Amino acid sequence: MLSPTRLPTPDTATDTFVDFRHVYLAYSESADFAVEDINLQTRHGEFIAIVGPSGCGKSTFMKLATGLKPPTRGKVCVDGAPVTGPLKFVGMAFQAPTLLPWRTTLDNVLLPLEIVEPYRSNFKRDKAQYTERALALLKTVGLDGYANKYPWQLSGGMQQRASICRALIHEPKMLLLDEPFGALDAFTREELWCVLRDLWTERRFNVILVTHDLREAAFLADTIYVMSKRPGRIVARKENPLPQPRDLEVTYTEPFTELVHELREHIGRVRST
Ligand SMILES: Nc1ncnc2c1ncn2[C@@H]1O[C@H](COP(=O)(O)OP(=O)(O)OP(=O)(O)O)[C@@H](O)[C@H]1O
Repeated sequence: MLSPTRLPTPDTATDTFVDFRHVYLAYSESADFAVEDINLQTRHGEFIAIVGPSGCGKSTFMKLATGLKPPTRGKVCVDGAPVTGPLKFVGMAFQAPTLLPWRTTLDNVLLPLEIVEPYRSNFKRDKAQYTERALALLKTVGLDGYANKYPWQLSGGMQQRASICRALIHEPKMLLLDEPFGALDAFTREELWCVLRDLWTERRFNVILVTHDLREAAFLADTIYVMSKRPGRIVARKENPLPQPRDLEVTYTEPFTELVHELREHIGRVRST
């Protein structure tokens, strides 16, 4: 059974990476809370997934975790410090890859380094080193040989691979993924699950994945949080019992199917209330 929401106790105080304490957010003074009393702690290097019905506040949670929105009440800390504005050590990828059509794949991947300090100031000086890093990342996600192609010369799945490289080029401590594979066909999606699994296994950045796909959450995440309808609350926290790293074969096993069923039942309950 899914355990009801509670404050999980991290192994040690310093092991906590993302720390939400009684967090509420209303988008305006007159609006109701979009999310309410969010309590959540992640460990360093943990991969979490957030699932819930449409409009429950998953993207709002992301905005709070990255400092794009301050909480109306409560406290958000990341990596031991209160979040007081947009965090620099974050990489993001969304459902639409949003690559710039006039830039090559390589130049799209390099873009954050041209914008974000401290890379920006040294971009010209260090461009060769950054290019090497970008090419190595592109190779890792299977885009070897596509660096000089334009986005319109790539398939949807290839564009999303490039978008993940762009999110990781500045070696962020935290990767936020908002429905990153939602627009892809089932085969490509599963391929990209494996790409993400390999990158995370190698680099162990912190991941927050927002998804409607319960199989995706069950395949990738260490811990899965279920949110209720608006106002969004965390109504369940499920530690994934399946050992990491996982192969696609695991998706055909009973423990995986049981986990997905548990999550589905819970989503069914929050949708019907
Ligand atoms: N900028 C905004 N101004 C006012 N209300 C907003 C804003 N952004 C989101 N909301 C409201 O906050 C609530 C939560 O929205 P949010 O986008 O976080 O949900 P979500 O779970 O990510 O939705 P979906 O699954 O459909 O993407 C919704 O009721 C939405 O209408």
